Amino acid sequence: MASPSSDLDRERRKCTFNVAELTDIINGGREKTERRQYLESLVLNEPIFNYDDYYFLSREEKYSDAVKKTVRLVQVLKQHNIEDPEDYQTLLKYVLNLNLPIALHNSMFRPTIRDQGTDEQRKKWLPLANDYKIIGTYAQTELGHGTFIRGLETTSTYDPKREEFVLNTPTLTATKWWPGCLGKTSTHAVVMAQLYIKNQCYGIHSFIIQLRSLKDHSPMPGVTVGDIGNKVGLETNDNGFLAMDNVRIPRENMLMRHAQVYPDGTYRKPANSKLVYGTMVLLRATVVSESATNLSKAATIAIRYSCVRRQTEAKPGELEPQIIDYVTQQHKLVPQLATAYAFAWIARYMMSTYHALHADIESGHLGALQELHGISSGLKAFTAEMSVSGIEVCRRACGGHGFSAASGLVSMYKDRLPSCTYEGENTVLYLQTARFLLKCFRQPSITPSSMSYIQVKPLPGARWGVKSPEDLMKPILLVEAFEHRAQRTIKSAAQFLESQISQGLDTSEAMNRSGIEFVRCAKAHCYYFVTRNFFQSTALLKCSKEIKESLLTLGVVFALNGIADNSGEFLEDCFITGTQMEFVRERILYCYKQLRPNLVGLVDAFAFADQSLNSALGAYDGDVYNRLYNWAKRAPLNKTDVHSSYHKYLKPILKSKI
Ligand SMILES: CCCCCCCC/C=C\CCCCCCCCCCC/C=C/C(=O)SCCNC(=O)CCNC(=O)[C@H](O)C(C)(C)COP(=O)(O)OP(=O)(O)OC[C@H]1O[C@@H](n2cnc3c(N)ncnc32)[C@H](O)[C@@H]1OP(=O)(O)O
Ligand SMILES: Cc1cc2nc3c(=O)[nH]c(=O)nc-3n(C[C@H](O)[C@H](O)[C@H](O)COP(=O)(O)OP(=O)(O)OC[C@H]3O[C@@H](n4cnc5c(N)ncnc54)[C@H](O)[C@@H]3O)c2cc1C
Repeated sequence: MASPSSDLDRERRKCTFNVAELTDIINGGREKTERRQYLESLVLNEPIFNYDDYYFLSREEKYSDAVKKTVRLVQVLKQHNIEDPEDYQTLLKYVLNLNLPIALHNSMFRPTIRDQGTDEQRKKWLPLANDYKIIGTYAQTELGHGTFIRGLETTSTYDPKREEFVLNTPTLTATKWWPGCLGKTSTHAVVMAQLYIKNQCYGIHSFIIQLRSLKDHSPMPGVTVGDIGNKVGLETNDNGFLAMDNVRIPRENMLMRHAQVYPDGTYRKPANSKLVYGTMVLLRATVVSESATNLSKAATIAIRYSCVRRQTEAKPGELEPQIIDYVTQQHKLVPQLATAYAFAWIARYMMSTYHALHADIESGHLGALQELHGISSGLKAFTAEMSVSGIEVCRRACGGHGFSAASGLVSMYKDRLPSCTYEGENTVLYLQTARFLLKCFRQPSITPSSMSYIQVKPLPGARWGVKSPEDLMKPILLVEAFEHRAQRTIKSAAQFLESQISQGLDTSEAMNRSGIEFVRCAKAHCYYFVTRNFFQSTALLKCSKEIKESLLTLGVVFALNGIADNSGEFLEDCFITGTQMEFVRERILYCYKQLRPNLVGLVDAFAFADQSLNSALGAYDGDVYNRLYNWAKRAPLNKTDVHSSYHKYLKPILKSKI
């Protein structure tokens, strides 16, 4: 058997480009790489951030370990004056492989105060939150309702005499359920509740509630709070429940940047009722980036392992091939790698679009709200769905060892799975994007330039201009195929809806019956959007010819697999012919061959530290078997040669006479 590390060394020697140059591109420039390395150095050398035996811990131990790491992280952040959210996100992405018990504090609590608080409220709460003197969460979802926000039952009733709000959980189903970091960690929460003034309901607004005493962390009077129990994954996180019984807060605790309640109970409504949903939109944009990072990690583990793992001698006595040389294995992993790169590029687009449109909204251009919602909803759903399924493909591609916790892929899959549900269940979000697409289809005036393609009506009888397999290396033709599919499915969804209405159905029933068509067109739009962005962004890169070639080939793999996996949609209107589909399959194989020497280079370029992958299969040196063996020896069950259950249970039957 060849040595695993020599296998990876050989792979690295074959790579045609400079890996460090590609790392800089992925990070967004040399300076960003240096910043990332600096941040990593602050944390990686600390024993407290060691994850070696993490997979052996129980749920409670995992939570407790995460709290310990959180506190040290906060100290490190303070010690080095690290305040930039981007730095924090870098640390989470590349080093701290966990959903920390301050995840919600930083990702939702602080941004909600920043975006929905008045200047005075920001001045009061943000220094406390920034300094971790209080830890907050975002409590919106209830036992009875998550998707339908307008249906939330928690009430906040204004009492003008005392200038206070009174928070109540009027029914069992009104109990807040799921908020991250709520169960055991948070001292405060932004609670979303129905605002009542003089018996009139004004809809959902946000309120800051103190949950726990700052002296001894015990629940405040009227507050019942706890952990919701074990879940599929996210064991480090104390997703919680919260019930409130006449909890009184000062009037100033309603976040009043957009809507106001004056001391006498006069209400001033927000310029747009959806401004209160703003933090969810930010998190949806963040999920795109998280999806990219995690799929990159999974691809790194599975590709390195597949270069080390050898199986099945082709001819007696010959060295067994590396499993990566089986085209079936390439067909599992190369599309995941291509998707990881496509998502890394769209994540950058999503964040910059978020910041640009958010600035527009802040300056009063509320038209940007629906554009941002339309773009971020679909991309969140699309990237979460493909990332989660891609991680599982990577896990299975590692065979038996992929089932071991030591692979790192098991916990990654379990922890990423809920990204298809939280921040808006994926189907629900696709439906939102579809509504926006259909609006644009009907109203050119509201169509943003990034979506102007919707205005071009697909020509009946249009045909794909691909004449040979070589044509499939032309981005323009690939993008054209996805554009055509998106235009056609949007038009078809609009026609379907109209046909339902013309049959006499009311709007909501017609919308419901059109749901499957809506989701279809939203997915088609997202595939188009991501493919177009990948080729546009890659074309603009200033880099070596070899890197550009590899990236373009990855883009071709992403696009061609998208066509092959959804072939029915392209064949349905004869846009693509059977012969062209054969070209597609042929070219996919050709691209795998082109990329084969660079596969390890392409994953090395993500530059994940071993600690962040926490995988016996995916470490940089490829020393898989020693790692698996040493890890197993440390398993709690192996602490003694004879387990206590032998004395308790086994011994009597083993010793009994037959
Ligand atoms: C040094 C340290 C510094 C730290 C600084 C902080 C920076 C931190 C940065 C990064 C940290 C990264 C860490 C990542 C860690 C990740 C951890 C992940 C934890 C996950 C936490 C999860 C939280 C949650 O899940 S919160 C709860 C989320 N809930 C939902 O998403 C509910 C989904 N439902 C909805 O959004 C809506 O109700 C709806 C979309 C289903 C709409 O329903 P509907 O009934 O139709 O609503 P309606 O009110 O009638 O809407 C009418 C029209 O309004 C449109 N619309 C809806 N929503 C929006 C919107 N948001 N914006 C604009 N427009 C909207 C809707 O489309 C309708 O339009 P139309 O014209 O009528 O079609
Ligand atoms: C790990 C995790 C962390 C979370 N963190 C938080 C948090 O920090 N704060 C917080 O407030 N919440 C949090 N949540 C809650 C989360 O946001 C909701 O679970 C999510 O929005 C989905 O809502 P739901 O549970 O009500 O699902 P449901 O809406 O009940 O979905 C069930 C099914 O119904 C379908 N469905 C529902 N409505 C429609 C519709 N209108 N049209 C078509 N189909 C529909 C869905 O597609 C789905 O298939 C978290 C959830 C999880 C799993």
